[in-house]
Amino acid sequence: QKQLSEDTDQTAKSTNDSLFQPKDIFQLEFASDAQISPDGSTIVYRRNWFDIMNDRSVGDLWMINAAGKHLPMIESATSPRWSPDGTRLAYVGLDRNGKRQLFCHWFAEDRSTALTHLTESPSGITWSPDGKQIAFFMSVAAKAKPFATLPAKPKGAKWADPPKMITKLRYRSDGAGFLPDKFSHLFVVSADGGSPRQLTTGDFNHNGTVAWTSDSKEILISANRHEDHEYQPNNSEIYRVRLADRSITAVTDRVGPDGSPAISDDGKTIAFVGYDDKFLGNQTQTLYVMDSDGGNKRKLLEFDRSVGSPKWSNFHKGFLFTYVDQGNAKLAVVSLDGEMKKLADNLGSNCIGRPYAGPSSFTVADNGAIAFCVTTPMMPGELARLDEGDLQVLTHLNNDLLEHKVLGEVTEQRFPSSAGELEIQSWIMVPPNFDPSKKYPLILEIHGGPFAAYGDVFSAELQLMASAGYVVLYVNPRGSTSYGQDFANEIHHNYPGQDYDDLMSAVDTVIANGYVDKDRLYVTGGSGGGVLTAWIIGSTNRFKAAVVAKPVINWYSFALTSDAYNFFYKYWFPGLPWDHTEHYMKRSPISKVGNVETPTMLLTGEADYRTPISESEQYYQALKLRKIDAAMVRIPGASHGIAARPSHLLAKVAYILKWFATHP
Ligand SMILES: CSCC[C@H](NC=O)C(=O)N[C@@H](CC(C)C)C(=O)N[C@@H](Cc1ccccc1)C(=O)O
Repeated sequence: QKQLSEDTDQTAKSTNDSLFQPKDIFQLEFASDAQISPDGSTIVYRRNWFDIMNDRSVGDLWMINAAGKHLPMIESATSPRWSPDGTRLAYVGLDRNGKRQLFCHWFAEDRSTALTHLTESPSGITWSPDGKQIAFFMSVAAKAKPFATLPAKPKGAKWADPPKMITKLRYRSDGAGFLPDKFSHLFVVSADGGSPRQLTTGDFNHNGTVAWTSDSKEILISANRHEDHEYQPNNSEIYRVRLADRSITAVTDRVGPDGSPAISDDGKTIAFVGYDDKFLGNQTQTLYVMDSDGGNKRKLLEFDRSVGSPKWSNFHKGFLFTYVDQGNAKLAVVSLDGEMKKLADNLGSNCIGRPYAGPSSFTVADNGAIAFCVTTPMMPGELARLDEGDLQVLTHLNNDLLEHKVLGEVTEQRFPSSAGELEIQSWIMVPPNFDPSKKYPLILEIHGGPFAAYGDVFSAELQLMASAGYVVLYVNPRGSTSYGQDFANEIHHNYPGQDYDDLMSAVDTVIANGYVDKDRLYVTGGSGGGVLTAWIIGSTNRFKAAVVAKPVINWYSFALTSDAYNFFYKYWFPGLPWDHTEHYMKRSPISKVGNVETPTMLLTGEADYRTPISESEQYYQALKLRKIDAAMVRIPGASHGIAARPSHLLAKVAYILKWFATHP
């Protein structure tokens, strides 16, 4: 036990340089936003790294040129986008005042300049097919509506900040904080620079994919412009915006989300993703097509996985798209007669954090070559290129670090759950230099969502736990995505429920492998995983200690304090909390706090508006009233993305490991 306590003290200086250690987080890099030139010769991508002085993820644009040379391009830039003729690259960079602007680089002349002088950052930048204009989204302040008139303060007086009055439904958002009175609108600007022209108006947000028609005269976007849009958070439509007169026409009208428009090269077919809303916890996002006039809407694919980012390719004679299947993100193509072919596995650009599965973006050249990012449990996101079935990983951004480290190896294990007939997928990460004849302590690490999936991706957090000598078990219990809609909705109006049994079966399965010390079991999880961790310690005493990160403890209070309170009561519960009090309380970990004996640490960002810290405070105070060994760790300034800053990630893992080490 003493040995374990020393090994797991991540604040102590390790003498073993071959192990992945907290300070190594700052040395990690990952690739994202792979953009292949129209002729397929060159790929520009974002090379992300961690700035130890400012404690942030930052990134620069790099390229692999036609000769295969890896070259730096532009510092501190994002969103590179090739012009249709491949002569220019638009991107978002910093102007002389440090403000984000739309820039353009002319390759032949080797010149770059800002095309705009905006007051807010542009996003969603997309070239018109004729290369003459660039569309983008930008926030615009709504008309100010002063409520009470106050006397002017004397010049130079230091008065308190005035009161803030809130009347809108969605008034704060996790990560963004209290929302200013602004709405995101669509603009176009000449590719030679000049004054941007605002195309959309009204108190609605417009964002997502921009799809130009081939004549460069119209743009398709998605938005929720319904009268009471805030009360229908999932009801977006696709709109056609005509540049000539700025007219906006809806081309979809069903109840449910419609988005990600993409147009075939001949302009005859529009693809989009969405579903008819059945108000379930999770619904498969399906690929649809319609004729260019919005008629003849039909499903292109009968496929029980959520489809993302459709893009037409003449070479591939169909729409390319991404999806996640059983924890692995894939790229595929579907022809206009609905024939689907998988093209690639392991998409992702994960790096630090937990092993959530999700595709990276991708782009396709005229000659069919495709650029994207790939990841595995042993490799953070790297740039890759696919040419007619031949996959090449083009960057090795982490070899300089990881070739000198022994990482925790990962194997997959599937097992039957003790509840019902379901087979469950899990991953087991063993400590570096693992010896199966020994017995190791176990950490069960539980994902959130709950409609999300862990998968075959790199996770710095779990590697740090393995380096500290733990076997780490991570599972996709029922409710997880990437196994189909029915599997996800096993927990519809029933969360937590039998997902608890799946997790306990996972622990029993790994114990049966023979190398886990069943008297040294630990459990942790964040958000939805924090809910399940609190549920577990209210149901069993088999864990030596628990860390409940950013949980929901009481669904009643959560439903009325979370930023997305217009969503949860409708999709996760049978109705409003005061009409269904019994249901809300029955599924709340607070209802089981009277059973808890497990030493428990809470760990939450003080600026978390998704699962507000008041949830953690309720649980901490209840545990204290019961005289249970408990601690509350509050992370100043952190939102729900509790490990977004590298030092927060280090602190999170260090506190978890120290709590476990002090409860042998
Ligand atoms: C705006 S509604 C979607 C909420 C989202 N759930 C998706 O299924 C979410 O924020 N979930 C939280 C827990 C919930 C508030 C009880 C969560 O578990 N967050 C995860 C990250 C995550 C976020 C969104 C989608 C998938 C995973 C976490 O912080 O680990």
